[in-house]
Parts: sequence; C-alpha cells; structure tokens
Amino acid sequence: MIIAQGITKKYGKLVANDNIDLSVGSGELAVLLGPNGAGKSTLIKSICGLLRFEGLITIGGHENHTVEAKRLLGYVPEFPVLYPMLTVSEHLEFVAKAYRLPAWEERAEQLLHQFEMDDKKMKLGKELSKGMQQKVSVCCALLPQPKAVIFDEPLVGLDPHGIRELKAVMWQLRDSGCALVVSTHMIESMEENWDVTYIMVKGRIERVCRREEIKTGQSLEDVYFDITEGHKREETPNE
Ligand SMILES: Nc1ncnc2c1ncn2[C@@H]1O[C@H](COP(=O)(O)OP(=O)(O)OP(=O)(O)O)[C@@H](O)[C@H]1O
Repeated sequence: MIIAQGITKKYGKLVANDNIDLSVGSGELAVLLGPNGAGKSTLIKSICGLLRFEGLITIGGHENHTVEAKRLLGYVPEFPVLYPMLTVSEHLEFVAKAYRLPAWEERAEQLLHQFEMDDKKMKLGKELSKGMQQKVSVCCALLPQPKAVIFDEPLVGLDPHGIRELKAVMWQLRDSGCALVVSTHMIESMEENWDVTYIMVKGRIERVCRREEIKTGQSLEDVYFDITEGHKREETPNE
C-alpha cells in the first residue's frame, strides 16, 4: 500500500534521507525507529507529499502527489497544526467537505467520543491544550477512513486514556486492512503489535526487522539498541 523506492532528501549539503526503501502492505503495522535527527520525520513528510525528494513513492499504486494517493492517506503530524479560529466540530466539518465525505457526522461523533472530546466540540483550536490538539489531529486524519495512515510521534502529549484509545485505534485500523507507519521514540508502547520495524541511523535504514525474525525473549527495544549502540543492553535480573 505504501511503497517508497530510492528516497533521497537533501537539505543543502545535509543528506537527511539516503536512498531509502520502505514498503508497508495492507493490514501491516510498520514502526519507524531511530535517534534524534536520524531522518524519520523527513521520510514521513516525503511520503505525505510535503517535501520534494529524489525517488518514487506510491500509495495504493498512485504516485504520492496525486489526488488519488492523498485520498487514501491519513497523516498525523508530530506537532498538531489546527486553525486557531475554528472549533473542534468545524475542523471535522472542514475535513469532511475537503474530502467530500458523505454522511460523516456519525463517524465524527464516534471519534470525538472515543477520545473524550465530546464536551470540547465548540472549543476553538487556540483554546485547546496540546494533548487535545493532538486528539483533534487524530480525529481529522481518521475521519475520511484512510487506507494508509502515517503517525509521527502520535502518543506524545496524550493522557493515559488517549494513549490507550489511540493504541486500540491503531490495532483496529491494522485489523481492518489499513497500512500503518508509526514513528516513535516510545518503543515500549509499540512492543505488542508491530509487524515490521525500520531502524534509521544517520539518514539510512540500518535494519529492517520482521517480528517473526526476532529471537524468543528479545524485545523491540533490544533490537533497537543492538543497531543504534552496536551491542545488547545488559539484562537486569527483573527482565
Ligand atoms: N527544514 C530543514 N532544513 C534543514 N535541515 C533539516 C530540516 N528538517 C530537518 N533537517 C535536518 O535533517 C536531519 C533529519 O531530521 P528529521 O527531523 O527528519 O529527524 P528525526 O529522525 O525525525 O528526528 P527526531 O527524532 O528528533 O524528531 C537532521 O539533521 C535535521 O537537522
């Protein structure tokens, strides 16, 4: 569903993404890991069509800058960007109209309820806390029922209920056949349900690891530190 081939992105002389290949199928959850500055957000922005890059990215077989690709793709950015003078309800209405969604109201209600935003519908974007903005951003991305969703650090700023709900939503999306890419530093939060992990270091994919490849007792965190620090963490007696 999401295919990136030979992606190179330079900011001046800095090569932020160096010849990256990534492929995420329908019903697959890919985790994107890497230290600060590894190039994760750059890759995500390229996939979402927000940056110019060298290489080819397709969503459901459509080149990523096309309207067809954009219809299929949902994006939850690292930092939510809301309209300060639109209410929460108006944000969802705006998305519904932009995507020409039929009968979207019930789904919008259900999403807002799921993230405990029922009583915030009339609040303006500028009146929302960071976590509330994040929840609205998630609701807006999911309203058009995308077939592929990219989450950039989605759990940061959410309260425990929001984290639980968003994780549940991700698993539901995956089970319903959606392709997911989740970039995060909160490795533990993804341990339960990942299918493939891409570990980026200095603009390159250093390791692609499928769940079935990791050894019994090995965690995603272990795999990460193996790659980024070149050795396994010493196990503590409690692990
Ligand atoms: N707009 C920009 N102009 C110039 N350099 C940039 C720009 N955006 C990112 N970079 C650089 O590109 C590299 C990759 O940044 P990117 O934000 O993609 O990393 P990241 O893996 O998402 O990091 P983090 O985990 O800290 O969010 C970094 O060296 C960063 O300084």
